[in-house]
Amino acid sequence: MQKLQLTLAIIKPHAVSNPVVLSFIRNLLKNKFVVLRTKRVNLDTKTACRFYKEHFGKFFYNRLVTFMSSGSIDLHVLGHVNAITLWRQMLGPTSVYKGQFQEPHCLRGMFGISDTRNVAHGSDSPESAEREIKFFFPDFSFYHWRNHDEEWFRKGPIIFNDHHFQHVKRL
Ligand SMILES: Nc1nc2c(ncn2[C@@H]2O[C@H](COP(=O)(O)OP(=O)(O)OP(=O)(O)O)[C@@H](O)[C@H]2O)c(=O)[nH]1
Ligand SMILES: Nc1ncnc2c1ncn2[C@@H]1O[C@H](COP(=O)(O)OP(=O)(O)O)[C@@H](O)[C@H]1O
Ligand SMILES: [Mg+2]
Repeated sequence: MQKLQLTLAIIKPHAVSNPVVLSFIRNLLKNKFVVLRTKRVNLDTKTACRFYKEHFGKFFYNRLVTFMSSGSIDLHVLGHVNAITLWRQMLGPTSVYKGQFQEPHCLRGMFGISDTRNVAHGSDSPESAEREIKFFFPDFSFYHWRNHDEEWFRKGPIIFNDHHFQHVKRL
């Protein structure tokens, strides 16, 4: 089996503040990915500017930073053999309007409000994923992940074969 890949998912403020949308997305993440880390934060504008610095100068930069620091966001480190592509596929196109017409069942097509308020973020490459995970989870050890945890998670949970716990077998 291919090695598990990591990606960062950020559920954006309008989705976090909508209980129906939030529980729908949370169930999806639980069913499709290994969720390695989760936390809820409130970004200040400075941090939001730093995270989105690659978009500095674009016409939507200010509204993006204002929006991302307007309420709580949920951060998830997700694991899957195809984590980056799968999560971005589930999100759909950046533009909600495009999503609504081209992929009406994608998350942004279903729950997006506008191109800025487009439900969630997903890392767009392994390099972005590593940078973005380190940005929000500075204590996450990629060394430990690559040399221990990844194999453990990939092979699935360890189960005890009966109530005596005589020995452990991997699934
Ligand atoms: N290329 C380009 N697109 C623009 C520009 N201004 C707005 N848009 C696009 O048109 C969409 C709608 O513009 P707005 O009315 O400002 O956005 P909105 O509907 O208020 O929602 P937000 O995107 O959350 O601000 C934006 O999300 C952009 O995708 C522009 O100057 N250049
Ligand atoms: N044309 C646009 N109008 C408004 N907001 C935009 C636009 N393009 C991008 N954004 C905002 O900037 C975020 C980052 O842009 P980008 O990295 O291009 O998209 P994605 O989040 O799909 O990777 C988007 O999720 C969206 O919130
Ligand atoms: Mg992007």
